[in-house]
Amino acid sequence: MTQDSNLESLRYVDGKMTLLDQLQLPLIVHYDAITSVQDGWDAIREMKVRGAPAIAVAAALSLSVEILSMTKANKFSDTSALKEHALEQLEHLKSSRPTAVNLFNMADWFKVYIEDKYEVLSKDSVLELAEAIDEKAKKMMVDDVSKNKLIGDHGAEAMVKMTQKKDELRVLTHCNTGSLATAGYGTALGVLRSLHAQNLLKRAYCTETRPYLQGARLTAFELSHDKLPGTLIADSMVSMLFKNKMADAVVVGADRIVANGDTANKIGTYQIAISCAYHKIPFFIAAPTTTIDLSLKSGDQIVIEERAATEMKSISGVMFADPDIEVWNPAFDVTPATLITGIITECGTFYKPEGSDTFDLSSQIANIQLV
Ligand SMILES: CSC[C@@H](O)[C@@H](O)C(=O)COP(=O)(O)O
Repeated sequence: MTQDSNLESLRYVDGKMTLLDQLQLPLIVHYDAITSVQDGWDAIREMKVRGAPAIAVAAALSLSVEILSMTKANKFSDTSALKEHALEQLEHLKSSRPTAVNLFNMADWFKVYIEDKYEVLSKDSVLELAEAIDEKAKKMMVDDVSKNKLIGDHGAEAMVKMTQKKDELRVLTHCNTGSLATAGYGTALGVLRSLHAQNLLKRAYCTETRPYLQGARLTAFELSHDKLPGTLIADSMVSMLFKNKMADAVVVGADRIVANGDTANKIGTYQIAISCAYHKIPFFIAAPTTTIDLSLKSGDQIVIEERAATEMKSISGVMFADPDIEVWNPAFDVTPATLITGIITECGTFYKPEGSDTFDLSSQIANIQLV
């Protein structure tokens, strides 16, 4: 990759898929070939690809790759065999990581799509069903980028309005929500890109995001790569940044937003939101509507992934903590709606109804199709 090229978390051309191995960034830029659903599942579980929207798109494309190659090798006797295999594999993909709902929404929605297509095709239209799956997976990739651009613009507008600042903004973000966490452009980082494009971004602060360092390894890399004015800080410096009046607003991404607006995002988000409330700094969530889970009423119901101790005690394979010490390593936390100023989506920015501590997303997005 050259400094001029776009950062791409995944590539998909003519049924061939490659994934940028984010474990090796920023030192090594290497794309792995993904030739099956199991390759996709492994890459998601190992976090070679991560970020809620990127996980969903990678899973959909890995299904398409597998279905196309099995179809070409005459592995399906008829459309029913193809359909059964695809439905099973979608269920399998859901077991790769538990918290980001985009993966589950994609899989459930894809199942309905496949059933519908199957109903209208004749039994021997195996290639047609495979191609329909391929088209839809590609569309998900393209749609993700378009949604992110809309999120960016809505977010920039909301921030300018909320901060009432006439000049450029200094904005903090957490984890990585950029091109690397999506099919392109990014969500919260997309808001920063949009501010920058309008000459409204004075500085983007990114946290290191311990323990997995998505901020230091990935966001800092994206900011430098795309020449946005960026400053890296340790997670423990956030409150000091606010106290020193060095930030005007915060925008972060999300892995699951439930009906009342409670939001699961990268571990450490909750403490940033608490500090924002104390320092009276607007705290925004930016995510596509595919990150919304209306089936859950409150954040207490969200399953929080816990990851291996080694991910906390070592960096690039080098141990820096006592090997015998016990570790608690939740990958996400839940920020209660009460601490959230607004939820920025491709459909606009949602705020809490007047006098309410929580959002009412079920009615606020009643007319929006969530995929
Ligand atoms: C646009 S990405 C939004 C979230 O997925 C992001 O903030 C995050 O928490 C990523 O977690 P990760 O564990 O790296 O997959």
